[in-house]
Amino acid sequence: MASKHIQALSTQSLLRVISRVSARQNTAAATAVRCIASPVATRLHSSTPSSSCVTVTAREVRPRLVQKVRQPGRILCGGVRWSTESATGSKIWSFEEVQNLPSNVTLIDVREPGEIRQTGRIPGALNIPITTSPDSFHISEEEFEDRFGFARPNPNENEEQEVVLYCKAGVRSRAAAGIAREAGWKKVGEYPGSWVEWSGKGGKIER
Ligand SMILES: O=S(=O)([O-])[S-]
Repeated sequence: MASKHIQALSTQSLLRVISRVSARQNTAAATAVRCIASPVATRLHSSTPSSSCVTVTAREVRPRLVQKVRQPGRILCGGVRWSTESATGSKIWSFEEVQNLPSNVTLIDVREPGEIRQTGRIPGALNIPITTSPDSFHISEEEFEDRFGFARPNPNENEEQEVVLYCKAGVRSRAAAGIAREAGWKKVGEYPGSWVEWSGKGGKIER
């Protein structure tokens, strides 16, 4: 009963955010919301997520995401770059830097598995789909491994370790970086050029 109550509230507030942003904001912002928030809202409607999942998605992530997409010119979906500095404080990685990743850096693709099946991925990237599994950075290590079949990278384990997140055009990876930081991860980086830039510039593809 309690979780149904939380789910209903969260879904409603999330949908309110979506409709407000979609109605008032420019195309880029609306696109950003469509990229992340709408699929999550659908998921909240169709399943009973854990309470941590609801807390992360509806009450923390979405409002922050919306604040970010409201900053004109900072987030543009569909291949346009954002400004050099990440609002989350992430280290920003360029195409050339991702091509020559040091061995202490783990690359994480936060797109959905279906997208990756269609396009391939940057060689060596792990997949943590942030839209359908926004709680991935908060669940236990055991649950994570059961869900994804590999151990969750832990950039806090040693000082040298870093992660770099990417998606299609940099929107979801920014949201994911914020979630990871909230979960206590340090040394979180983003590749805002993401798949659009990687494939556009002829980066190597792993299928
Ligand atoms: O969210 S997105 O930049 O991958 S379209």
